[in-house]
Amino acid sequence: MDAPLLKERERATFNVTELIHLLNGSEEETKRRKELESWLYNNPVFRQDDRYQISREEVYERGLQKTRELVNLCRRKNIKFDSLDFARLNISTLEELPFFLHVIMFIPTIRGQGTEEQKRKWLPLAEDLKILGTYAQTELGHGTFLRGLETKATYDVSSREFIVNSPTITSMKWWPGGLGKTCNYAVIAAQLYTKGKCYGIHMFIVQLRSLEDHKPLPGVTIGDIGNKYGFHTVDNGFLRLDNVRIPYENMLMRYAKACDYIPPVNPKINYGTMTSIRVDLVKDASVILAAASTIAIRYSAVRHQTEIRPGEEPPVLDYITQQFKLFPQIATAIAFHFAGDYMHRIYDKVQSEIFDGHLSAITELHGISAGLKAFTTDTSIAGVEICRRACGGHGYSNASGFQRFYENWLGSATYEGENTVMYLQAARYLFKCYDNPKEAPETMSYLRYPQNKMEWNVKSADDVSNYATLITAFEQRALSKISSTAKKLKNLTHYGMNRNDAWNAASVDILHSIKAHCHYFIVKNYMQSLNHLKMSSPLRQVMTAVALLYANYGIDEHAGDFLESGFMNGKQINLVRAKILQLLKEIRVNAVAIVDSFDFDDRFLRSALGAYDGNVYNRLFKWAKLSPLNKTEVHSSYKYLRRILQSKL
Ligand SMILES: CCCCCCCC(=O)SCCNC(=O)CCNC(=O)[C@H](O)C(C)(C)COP(=O)(O)OP(=O)(O)OC[C@H]1O[C@@H](n2cnc3c(N)ncnc32)[C@H](O)[C@@H]1OP(=O)(O)O
Ligand SMILES: Cc1cc2nc3c(=O)[nH]c(=O)nc-3n(C[C@H](O)[C@H](O)[C@H](O)COP(=O)(O)OP(=O)(O)OC[C@H]3O[C@@H](n4cnc5c(N)ncnc54)[C@H](O)[C@@H]3O)c2cc1C
Repeated sequence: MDAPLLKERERATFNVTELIHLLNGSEEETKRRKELESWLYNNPVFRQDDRYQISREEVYERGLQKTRELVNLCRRKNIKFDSLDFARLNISTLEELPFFLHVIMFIPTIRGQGTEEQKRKWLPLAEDLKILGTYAQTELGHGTFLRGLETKATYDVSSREFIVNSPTITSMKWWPGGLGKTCNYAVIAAQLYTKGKCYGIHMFIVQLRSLEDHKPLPGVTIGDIGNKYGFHTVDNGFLRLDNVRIPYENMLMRYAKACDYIPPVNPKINYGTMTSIRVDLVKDASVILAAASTIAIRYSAVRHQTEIRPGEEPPVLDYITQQFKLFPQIATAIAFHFAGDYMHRIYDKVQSEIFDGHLSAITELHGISAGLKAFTTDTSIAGVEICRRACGGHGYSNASGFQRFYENWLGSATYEGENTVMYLQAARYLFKCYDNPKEAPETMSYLRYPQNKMEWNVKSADDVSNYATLITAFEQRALSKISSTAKKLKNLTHYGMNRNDAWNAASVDILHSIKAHCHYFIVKNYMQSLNHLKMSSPLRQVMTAVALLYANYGIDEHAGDFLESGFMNGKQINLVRAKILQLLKEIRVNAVAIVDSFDFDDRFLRSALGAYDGNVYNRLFKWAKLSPLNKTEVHSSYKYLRRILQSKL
C-alpha cells in the first residue's frame, strides 16, 4: 500500500463500511454485490487488460467469450436476466456485450407489449437463449422522429401475414446493438398498414438469421455498421428487409390488434421499452462518475507535483483548484445515485399501474425520465472528462482506465433519446403542468404556487448551509426561467405565431427552463433522501458537507440565473463562493475515504492510476511493457527508419 493513501485513510473521520452499506442499500446488498463480482472477476476472461492492443474483431470475439461466461454463470447460479443480480453483473462487467440488447430491450419489449399467448411462446425461447434478439427501431434516416420511420409492415389479409419491407435506403435499420453479426431475431419498429391505411408505429418480431447456420434469411441484408467512438464489443448493425413475410401472430398485440385495427389506448405505450432504459441510465450516470472520481481522487492523493511552500512537494489534491475540480464530481455522483433510486421507485410504481391497465401515468413518467436521462448523462459525461484532465499526462494514457468509461458513456447523450430532444420532451410536460398547475405531479408541485418575488434571507456563509434555503434558491431559479419563457411563448402566439413555431422560436429558453427544473429536482431529492436516511453523526456530517457542496457549486456554476431571478444578489453569490471554499477544506480530509466507499474492485476500474493500493508508477510501467511495440528491442519497421536516417536531405 502506498504510504500517502494509507495516511489518507487513517485520517478519515467516518466509517467507510457504513457509507458502503448506505450506498448499496444494506450490508446484505453489499455482500451480494461482492459475491457476484467475485464470480465475475475470478474468471480470467473478464480480466483482460490488453484491451487496447487487439483488433476490433478480437474485441468483438472477446465480447462473445464474455457473453458465454456471463450466460454460463447465470445458468449455474440460476440468475434470471430480469433480476437485480443480473443488473448488478451488467454494471460490474461495464462492457456493452453483444447480447445486451437482447436482455435490456428485446425481452422487455415482448414482456411489455406481447399478449399472454405471445409471451408464452416467445419469452421461454428468449430467456433460454434459444433465440437472440435486438431492438431495431432507428433507421439510417430517422432515429429521433419515430413517426417518420419508413419501414413498412403491410397486413396481407389473404395469407394472414405481414410483409415487412425497407422501401428506401434511409429506411434501413441502422445502429441496433447486436444486429450486425450476433442476433438472429429482432423486434422491428414499423409503420403498420392494413386495408390501405397507415396506423403508425407498432412492434413486429422478425427472424433475421437461420437457427441452423446463422446465415441471413432470404430478403435479409444485414451487417456491422463499422467502427465507432466506443461500443467496440458491440456489433451495431444495419438491416434491409426486402418484403419479408411474417405470420400475423408476430405483431406484438397487447395494446393493439391489426386485423380490423384496434388502436392502443395510448399509442405511446409502444415507446415503453425506451423509457425503461432511460430510467436505468440515471443510476448508470452515477456509477460512471463515481468510478471516474475514484481514479482521479486516488491518483491526486498519490501524485506529488510542484510546491505550495518552497521545498515541499504536496499531493496535487492539496491544490484548491484540484479540489474545486474533483469534489463536485463526487457530490454529483452521490446526487445522481439518489436520483436513480427515485427513478426506479417511480418506474416500478407506474409499471404496476400499467399492468393493471391504467396508462395515465406514462406521460408523467416520460416527462420525468426524459429530463433526468438528459441531465444526468450530459453532466456525467462532462464530469468524466474533468476527472481525466485532472490527472495530467497519465490521465491521457489508456492505462488510466478513463477511456473505457468515456468512450462508451459518450454515446449516452445520444442513444435512448438524443439529449436535446429528451430535454424538449420533458419541457413539453413541464409547460403543460405550468399551464395547468392543479395537474402538476409532486415533482412539479412548486408550479402550483405563483412565483412570489422572494428575497433570499441569507446574510452569512453559514446561512448557505441550510437545505431548505438552498432548495428554495433552485426552485426560484427554475420558476423564474419557466415563467419568463411561458410569457415569451404567450407573446409569440399572441402576435400570430402558431404554437409549434412559437415553441421552436422559444426552444433555447425552453431548454434553459427544463435544465433548471431538473437541477432543482436533483438538489431537492438529494437533500430529502439524506434527511430520510439513518446514519451515524460522523457520517451525516460528511454527507451534509458533500450535499451542501453540490448545491452551492450549482449556484456558483449558474450564478447568472440566480441573480437574474432577482432571488439572490451579488453579495450572496460571494457568500456561496466562500461556503464552497470552506466545504472543500472540510471534505479534503475524507476525499479518499469517500471514493473508497464507492467500493469499486480494481478489476472493475482497470486503472493504473486508481488502484486501491495507489501503486501508480509500477503499474504504469508494467502496463507500458505490454505494448506490442515492445515485443522486440528494435521494431521490425526499423528498415524504414534506417532509410530515413541514411537518406540525404
Ligand atoms: C445501456 C444502453 C445501451 C444502448 C442502447 C440504445 C438503444 C436505443 O437507442 S433504442 C432507440 C432509442 N430511440 C429513441 O429514444 C427515439 C427518441 N424519439 C422518441 O422517443 C419520439 O420520437 C419522441 C418522444 C421524441 C416524439 O414522439 P412522437 O410520437 O413524435 O410524439 P410527439 O408528437 O412529440 O408527442 C409527444 C407526446 O407523446 C408522449 N410520449 C412521447 N414519448 C413517450 C413515452 N416514451 N412514454 C409515454 N409518453 C410518451 C409525450 O408525453 C407527449 O404527450 P402529450 O401529447 O400529452 O404532450
Ligand atoms: C452507441 C449507440 C447505440 C445505439 N443502439 C441502438 C439500438 O440498439 N436500437 C436502436 O433502435 N437505435 C440505437 N441507437 C440509435 C439512437 O437511438 C439514435 O441515434 C438516437 O435516437 C438519435 O437519433 P438520430 O441518430 O437520428 O439523431 P438526430 O435526431 O438526427 O439528431 C441530430 C441532431 O438533430 C437534433 N434534433 C433532432 N430532432 C430535434 C427536435 N425535434 N428538436 C430539436 N433538435 C432536434 C438533435 O438534437 C441532434 O443535435 C444507438 C445509437 C448509439 C450511438
